[in-house]
Formats: sequence, C-alpha cells, structure tokens
Amino acid sequence: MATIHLSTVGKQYEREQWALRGIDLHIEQGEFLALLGPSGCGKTTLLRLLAGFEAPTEGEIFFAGERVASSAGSVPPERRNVGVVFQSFALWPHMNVAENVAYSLRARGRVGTQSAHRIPAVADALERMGLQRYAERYPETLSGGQRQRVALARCLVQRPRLALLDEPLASLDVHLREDMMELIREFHQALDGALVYVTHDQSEAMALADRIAVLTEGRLLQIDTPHRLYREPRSETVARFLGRGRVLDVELVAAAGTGRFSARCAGEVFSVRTEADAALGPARALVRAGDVRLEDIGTVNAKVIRQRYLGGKYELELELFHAPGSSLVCEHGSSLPLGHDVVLSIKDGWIVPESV
Ligand SMILES: Nc1ncnc2c1ncn2[C@@H]1O[C@H](COP(=O)(O)OP(=O)(O)OP(=O)(O)O)[C@@H](O)[C@H]1O
Repeated sequence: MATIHLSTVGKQYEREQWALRGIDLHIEQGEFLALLGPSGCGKTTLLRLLAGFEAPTEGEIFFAGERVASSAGSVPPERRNVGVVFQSFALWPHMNVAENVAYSLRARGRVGTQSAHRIPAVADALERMGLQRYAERYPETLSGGQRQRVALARCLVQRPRLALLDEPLASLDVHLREDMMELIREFHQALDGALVYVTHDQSEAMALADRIAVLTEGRLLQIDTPHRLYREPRSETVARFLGRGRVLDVELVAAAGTGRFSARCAGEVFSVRTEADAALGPARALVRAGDVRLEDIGTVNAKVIRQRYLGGKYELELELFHAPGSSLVCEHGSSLPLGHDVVLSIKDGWIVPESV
C-alpha cells in the first residue's frame, strides 16, 4: 500500500483562486519525491497540506490507508508523525544544539531529564548529521550550513513517517550547496519514512530525487523519474522547464522502427523518439543541447544568434535558416562570433505527446 495518497486534493485560499487543484499523488514508503515548479505554483501549499498546517478545500489525504484530511476535517500536525524542516531552520536560540535536537522528544515525554547529548537517539542523529563536536554550541555561534544540519538532525530524531523539507538549501552559499546535497542524501538514507522536498532548483531535484512532481499554477503536470522527465516530458511546459533545449515544429515523415520516426524540419531530416501510438503528420519535437552537433562539412543551415560562456565551453543559440523564429542550443568548445554561419546536425529528439 502506498504510504501517502492524495486524491483530487484542492486548496483555495481566496474565492475564485485555487492555489492547488486536482492533485492525485501516491508517495511510496522510503521514496524521495521532489516538488518542483516556478514561484507561486503551489509547492509550499502542498507541503503544508501534508504537514496538517492547512486543510484541503476539496479531496482527501490518506496516510497508510487512514484518512488524515478532507474538507470535513483534518488530523492536526502533532498527530501525523511528520517532520518539517523549514528554509529558515527555526532553531530555538536559547537551547544548545543537542537540546534543540532533543526538544521534540522531550515535548512528547519520550525522554527523562538526562542531558540531551546522552540520549541515544539524539547522539545518533547528531552523529549522522556530523554534529558531535557541536552538541553544546548555541545556534548563534553556528554557520548557516551547521544550522541546517541541526534542523535535519531535529527532524531525524523524531523518526517521522514523512519528512517535509521546504527549500532547505535556498538560503545557503552556492559552494555549500554541493556538500549539503550529500548530507541530504545521507539524511534520506537514515529516514525510515518518505521524504518530500520542495525546490525551484531543477538541478537539485534531478540530483537528489527518486521522482519529481512538476507543478505549474496549482496543477500537477507530470510526476516521473528525473531521467524520464528530462528525456520524455509529456508537455511543452515540462520540456521547457527542465534542462536546456528547444521545441521545434516538425513533420513526422516516416516510421523508423518501434518508438522512432523520421522528422523533417527546415529541410533537415532526423530521427526522433515517440510514444508507440504516434502517427505521421505535424508534431512538436524537443531537441536538447546535447543532441545538436556542429559539423565541419555540409550545407550551412544555421547562424549563431547568442552565446554564453559556461566555463570550459560555450552554449550557442542557433537560428535555423529555413525555420525563421526557431532556434536550437548546443555546446561548443570555443567561442564563435555572433552572426557566424554554421552547419548543424540533430542527433535525436523527442516528440512531445501533447503535440500529436
Ligand atoms: N495564506 C495564503 N493566503 C492567500 N493566498 C495564499 C496563501 N498562501 C499561498 N497563497 C497563494 O497560493 C499560491 C501558491 O503559493 P505557494 O506558496 O504554495 O507557492 P510556491 O510554489 O511554494 O511558491 P514559492 O516558490 O514562491 O515559495 C500563490 O498564488 C500564493 O499567492
């Protein structure tokens, strides 16, 4: 049985305006699910509904088959066994690190009056988050990264069946984020329950999550593994939101074996991947930067209209001569002048299912 199940969940804060609508979602035991989407798409609202800080306007939420929320009422947060880690860390300033971590156990009467760092569950959580040396320190003496470790340890110690992390790395320095991503992985491994992780950073979601749910304007557009979302987005919105690529108008001109067609665009014919039931005719093809090559010989078919240095390589934006307004991106080892004519070839593409 799925650990957590949302059935047509909607949340309306104000009349006429739905922050979330029609959310159907299963979250499996132990799963790492990222909620990804632009600002205002409803990620935090979904997190708050799972935590029990808000009740849905419509639909139901089940934890291990038990209904915890519906429009008729909601099980309060303290009875859901959910751990929440906020972006702001929300540590108690007057408690040392070990006391902060022990707080939820004390509040529930699960431990006696012994020093916090002697409580085995606290010592274990501190060790897992690399905080043994900091047990007696106070939050104001810690760096941002260390405070985030304390917030994670405090969540871990509760052994929640669901941990909710709201943009935990957003306020940290970019260099620190790499290290912290490793820590988030360790945190997930140490959890028994599922992890729902809110972010608007697609590289974070791709690197960490088992599955990613992409939200826009309160709707769940697609939920899939990072690989499938990137390779086989179901809609142009998802195709554009994740990774670097462009969507072109093409004509599917011939079937080329299971799940493959030949597509024509601007006089070029190239191979694309499709769903099994695709048919000949007009369609829209996603072409990623990695699928475009610059060739040394051939007929010139595009020109450089923009370029960006990525460190070690350049990202070029290329306009196709025979498809005005259509552009592709590719990576190149050296800089090319704007307006420079090039020969490009397209090695692969994906026919966006909603386009056929
Ligand atoms: N308490 C509230 N009262 C009224 N409207 C709200 C409230 N909380 C959120 N909203 C609205 O609901 C929508 C979704 O907001 P939410 O905070 O869930 O988005 P988000 O994806 O987490 O955004 P961000 O990435 O900017 O944090 C927004 O239009 C927001 O203005």
